[in-house]
Amino acid sequence: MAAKDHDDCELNASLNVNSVMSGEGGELEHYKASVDILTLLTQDQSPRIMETEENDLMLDNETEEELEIENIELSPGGILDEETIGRGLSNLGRSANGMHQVYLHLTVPGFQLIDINILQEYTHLQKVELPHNQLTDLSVLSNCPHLLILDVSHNLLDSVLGFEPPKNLQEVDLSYNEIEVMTDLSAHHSLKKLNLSYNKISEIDGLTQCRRLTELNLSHNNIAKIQGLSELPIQHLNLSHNNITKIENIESLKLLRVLDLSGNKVRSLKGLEEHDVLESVDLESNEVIDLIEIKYLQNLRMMRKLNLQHNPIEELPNYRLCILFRLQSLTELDRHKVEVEEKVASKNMFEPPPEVVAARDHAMHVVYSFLQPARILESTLPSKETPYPMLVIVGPQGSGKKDLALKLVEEFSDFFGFGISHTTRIPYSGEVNGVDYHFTTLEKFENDIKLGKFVETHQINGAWYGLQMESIQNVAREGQACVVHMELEGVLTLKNTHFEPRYVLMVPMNKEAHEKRLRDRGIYPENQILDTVKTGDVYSNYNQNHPGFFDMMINSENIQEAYIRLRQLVMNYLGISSLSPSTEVAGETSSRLEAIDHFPPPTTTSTANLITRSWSRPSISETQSIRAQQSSASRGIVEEESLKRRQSAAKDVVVGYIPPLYEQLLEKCPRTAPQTVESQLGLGDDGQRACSAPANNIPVRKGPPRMDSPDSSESNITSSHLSDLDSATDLHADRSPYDTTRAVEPIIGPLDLIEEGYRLSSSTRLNAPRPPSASRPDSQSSQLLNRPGSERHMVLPPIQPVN
Ligand SMILES: Nc1ncnc2c1ncn2[C@@H]1O[C@H](COP(=O)(O)OP(=O)(O)OP(=O)(O)O)[C@@H](O)[C@H]1O
Repeated sequence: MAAKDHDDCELNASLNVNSVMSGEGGELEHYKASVDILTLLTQDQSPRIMETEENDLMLDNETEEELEIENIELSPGGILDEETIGRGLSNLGRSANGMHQVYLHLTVPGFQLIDINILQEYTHLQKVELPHNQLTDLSVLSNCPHLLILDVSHNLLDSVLGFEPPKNLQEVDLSYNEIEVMTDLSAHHSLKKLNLSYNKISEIDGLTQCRRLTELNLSHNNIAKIQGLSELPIQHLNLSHNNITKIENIESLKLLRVLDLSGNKVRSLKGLEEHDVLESVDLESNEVIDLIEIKYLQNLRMMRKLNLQHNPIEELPNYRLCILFRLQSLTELDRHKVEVEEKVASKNMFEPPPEVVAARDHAMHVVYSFLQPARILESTLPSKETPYPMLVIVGPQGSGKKDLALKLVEEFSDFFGFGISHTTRIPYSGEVNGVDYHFTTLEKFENDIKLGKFVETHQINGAWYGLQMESIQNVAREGQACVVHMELEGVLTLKNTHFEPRYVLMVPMNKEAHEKRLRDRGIYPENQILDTVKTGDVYSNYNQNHPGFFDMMINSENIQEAYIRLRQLVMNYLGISSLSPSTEVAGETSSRLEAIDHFPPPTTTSTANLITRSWSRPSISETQSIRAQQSSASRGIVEEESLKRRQSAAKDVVVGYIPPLYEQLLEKCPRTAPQTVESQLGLGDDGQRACSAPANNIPVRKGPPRMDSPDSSESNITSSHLSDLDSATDLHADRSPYDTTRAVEPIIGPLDLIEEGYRLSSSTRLNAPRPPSASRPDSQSSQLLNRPGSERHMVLPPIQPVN
């Protein structure tokens, strides 16, 4: 260790000698004086102890000398002397003219200096650091033409750079001084960084000619107004801890990247909006109160850091998520790193994508329906091979969906029934409760949600819309396919359910026509009309970005033509090819579909054609099954795969497993179901029901549907045990005021069933699970025929897209 120190000492000494040799005239002596001092400074200053036996615990002679030197008073009386300079010199390098080796840096902190005139001889200095002294005058620095960096912080200076400017002075630290007034710094045109923090400045001045100033620190002063900075290339501006109330006069600071205004009295962020490269804004401890202020930062794409800690705005609910939602580019907010999860949460909170809305909607309805007594709805029971046929007409408000749907149902009444949605909006003129919608109150609507009645709900322009399972069931019981209309969000929810409808997208491609249609109705406010017209694009884009999501798209710009296309589609779907629609229907529609919202009664031509079609033909013919395959091929790959997965999952659950508890339980309680009551009353086919087969058995009823029992699933076919359970538990569910269709059924409480189930569960029979396929015939045809009401109408095949 000692040896190394000696080596270092020699090295430093030789360097100093070199510098002395190369010094100029008067500097020679100064450098000479500095040799020993500097050499010693580099050594370990602690007294060293010799470790030899003879000189045990003796102080090294060398150390004594060092201590002696240490006792020399440096810069007595605050006058900078050579010895002090010698200690503070560093960074040997070439002089500005490249001719000499000289020390370029001088650092003399904390010597109570008041006089530094000796520096006039040190003309080579490029960096002078004299912090923590008592300097009041810097005029001597006029003799340092090569000065680049000056640190005179923590002194008693009362003026800014009061000396002849070295032409290259770039960085000046004048913080912690007594400066009250900023003088003209136009001579310091090379100035890049100026620190004037912790002074007594009340007005920004004298900087207009500092055309290279990139960093300005004026924090902890008395500045009340931002000014005098126009057109400067400032990138970092620190005005923290002043009395600033307004962000102003900085529009021209186009290069501003970092702005610190913490500790001021700023209320509004107005004034920041035009700083395209602004990355960081610190507004901690200000008076920002309103979230709306964030709009001034919203277009700043480079914004990465924002600090609004200790502002009233912080108290607002969801403050952080709200800011993150509006400023998606932030990586740090209030000194905390922004996590990806937070960004997603903010998006989902304030602008959830339709998929998220739909997923929430679906989850809500599933949970609420689970809370109700178990119900299995036979008419629309999910089945892999023959999903309950539904047609959903999708599109923005005012695209004529409802009228098209009603017209379709009217014309093809043998095939389709209208799934009537519920809504909390008031009826428009001409609308009939229970025909166009079930008009209901918000309270009732919410109550129905809690009772798990809805399949999907969606809020549009302040009104709620929703489709209840009962509405679909009402159609399904008639053996008809269900036609409904809804917006995209409703579709997304429906896609989460077991239903597999066909979706026809209706979009008025001509915006003017759409707008005119909405205007002509005379019921929508202006802003709603404009918003609705815009949503047309949302639908078109969604269709483009999600190939296969909709089965077909129809331009509903001209409602008559749209109906012709829809009609054609449906006829193809139903296999009614004999009708030549193009001429006939075009002729009809031109006269009868003049007004978009007013369809005349159906013509006899088309109805006659439908009536005379053969019902005995198999519901899925060979050609149709080919079409079905083509249809599935027309789906997008992703959707097809997703469908397969869902189908297989549903099959695993539904086909492969029927809880033995229910099986046993229901076998024990056959007489609780409405069918049994009917048979007791002599209304049903008792013999068939006694051996009540599972849901997929072939129906036995041959006659027409009974008018006194609207639920044809109950009266027309042999019901399964599952439907018995449904009916029994359903008795305790809150009835919809619109539900006038259900027959009075004997009451048996779910508790009775459960008790019976427990009793039976001790039986060994429960241990034998039912073979997965036992109850479900493999034959596709038998399943197709087994839909409720399907002995009257064949179950409809999948819709084929029309080209
Ligand atoms: N159950 C539902 N779920 C989601 N959206 C629905 C539902 N029922 C109706 N809607 C949709 O709500 C929107 C507003 O309904 P409204 O009856 O005011 O429409 P409209 O102006 O008549 O539209 P259109 O002319 O397309 O039928 C329509 O786009 C309609 O399709």
